[in-house]
Amino acid sequence: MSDWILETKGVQKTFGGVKALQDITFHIQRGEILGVIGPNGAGKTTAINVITGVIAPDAGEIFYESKPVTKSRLFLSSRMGMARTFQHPQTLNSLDCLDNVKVACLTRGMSHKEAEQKAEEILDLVGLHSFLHEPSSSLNFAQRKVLDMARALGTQPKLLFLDEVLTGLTDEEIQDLVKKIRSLKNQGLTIVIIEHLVKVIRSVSDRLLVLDTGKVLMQDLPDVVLSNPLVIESYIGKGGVAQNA
Ligand SMILES: Nc1ncnc2c1ncn2[C@@H]1O[C@H](COP(=O)(O)OP(=O)(O)OP(=O)(O)O)[C@@H](O)[C@H]1O
Repeated sequence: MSDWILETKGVQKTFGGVKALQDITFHIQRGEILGVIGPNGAGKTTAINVITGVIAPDAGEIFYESKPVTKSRLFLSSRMGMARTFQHPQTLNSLDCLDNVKVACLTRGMSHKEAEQKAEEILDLVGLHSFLHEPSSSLNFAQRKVLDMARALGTQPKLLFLDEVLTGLTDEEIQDLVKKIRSLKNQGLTIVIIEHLVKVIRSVSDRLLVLDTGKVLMQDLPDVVLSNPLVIESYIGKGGVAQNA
């Protein structure tokens, strides 16, 4: 089996006059943590949306485990083993945290008892065990993003996309969740993490992919990427994130 779990070739997506993705070609290695960085509007979320079937690309090809999935939809990509979080968490606010994750586990054919056990384990792992029986609506925005991650894990993915799950957490919560993300990788999960916190993404990622104005600027080891003058100019130099570099 290929070392690449996912590959995109020349993917394009335009919204009206905005070229959100211009010619996106990159790969994700099986078992790695790939960090995705780039300025606001670079196309990071659109890339995940296109890969996971939330929206269709205008052109290009996507291969998951060497199979073409370009025209796949969200439920199919989930069935194949991809899971993702959303910048605006997709939690079920009328349910408690346990049931939020249990529902995701049930999509994998577990019995109610198994699903409940698994959901508890996952909530423990992400640090939300004390909210087990709290309605998800009682969580703050950052905690709901972590619950969204727990729901994604409930579907037992092989490839997990995390879209800014650390933003809004305290420093201590970030360190805890980063440890959990590393331990998920050590259990064999492949993880793609979009994050603006450069210090954190540098330390957690095996490789970095840099997007800028809908194009791949580069993909390489974190130290190589973050010392590249083009990356510094296009991303780190653009205000906002410099203090995290
Ligand atoms: N559904 C949409 N309709 C119209 N334009 C969109 C839509 N989704 C994204 N865009 C535009 O596409 C471009 C890329 O957006 P995207 O959200 O992918 O960037 P991003 O790198 O994830 O940014 P951020 O870091 O701010 O989340 C932006 O110009 C955005 O305004």
